[in-house]
Amino acid sequence: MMKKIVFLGCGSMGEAILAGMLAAGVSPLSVVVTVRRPERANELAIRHGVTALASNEESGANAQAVEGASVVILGVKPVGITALCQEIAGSLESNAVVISVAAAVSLAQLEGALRPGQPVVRSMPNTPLKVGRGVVALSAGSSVDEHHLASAHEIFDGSGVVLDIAEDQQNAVSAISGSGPAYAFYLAEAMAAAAQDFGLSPQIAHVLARETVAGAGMMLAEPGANATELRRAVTSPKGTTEQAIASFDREGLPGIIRKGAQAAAARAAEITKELSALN
Ligand SMILES: NC(=O)C1=CN([C@@H]2O[C@H](COP(=O)(O)OP(=O)(O)OC[C@H]3O[C@@H](n4cnc5c(N)ncnc54)[C@H](OP(=O)(O)O)[C@@H]3O)[C@@H](O)[C@H]2O)C=CC1
Ligand SMILES: O=C(O)[C@@H]1CCC=N1
Repeated sequence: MMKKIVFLGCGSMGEAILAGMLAAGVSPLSVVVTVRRPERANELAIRHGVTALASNEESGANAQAVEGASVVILGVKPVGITALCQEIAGSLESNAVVISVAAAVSLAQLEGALRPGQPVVRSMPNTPLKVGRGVVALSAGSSVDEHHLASAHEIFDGSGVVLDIAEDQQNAVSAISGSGPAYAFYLAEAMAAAAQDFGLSPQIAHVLARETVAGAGMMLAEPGANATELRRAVTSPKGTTEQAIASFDREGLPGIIRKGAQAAAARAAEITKELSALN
């Protein structure tokens, strides 16, 4: 029998996981998705062939959706997680694995809002799971056995690299790979702006930046690739790239990136505290 997989909340992150999982061969017939807006539910049903329901507090659709599920993925914003857990707690199979993708929501907060003994996994995925090049870090809760953890791995295995990490490393992972796709897109935006400064048209600037960042990403994705070696291969001695890299170093770009990642991790710690104060 097919395992029932449920997504509660399916926006940017949930849909990336869903698309990656379906592309890796999971049947859409085994998947039920809930979201808030009926038009979003229709969109997901049409695009992916899954059962998609609109759920609000009164509808009970989240609780109904998790009945008989083996794996339940919580894909809502951090602030909505506790209420969602409370909404579904009584309807979950005792053996169902609940996977949260929410940044900054701790295993203790998740376990505290579900029934005692419910297997819970805290995860930090990223949106490139959508194209089979994601990375996700998992931290198992206190009631997770090897079978539960294997079920969590199975969700992501076909669409990226799956790592098991200690929970106290989750905020760091979030600041690097969780938010990281945005850093790469930001680089592409900045390159396009630089191209326009040279007088290139917005269209040409966009193509140059997009294809360069995407192509560089594909090279980096090749087996055995190393960022430093790939950079050096572009940087001819006494050539042009060398001047750009020297300027980046002088301006402190590595430090700027480090500070940005630290700000992201600090925000995660702050959200954890805000959520504790709320509950
Ligand atoms: N975006 C990213 O790159 C990453 C996000 N995350 C985490 O993923 C989570 C979701 O973020 P993201 O996808 O960006 O956010 P989105 O706002 O894009 O998605 C949230 C989804 O939750 C739905 N929703 C809200 N409340 C409920 C509810 N009570 N029942 C069912 N569905 C509900 C929304 O429905 P509707 O569409 O109808 O509004 C929407 O589909 C966050 O906790 C975030 O920390 C983690 C790693 C990376
Ligand atoms: O910005 C956020 O809070 C989420 C978590 C990591 C990526 N997006």
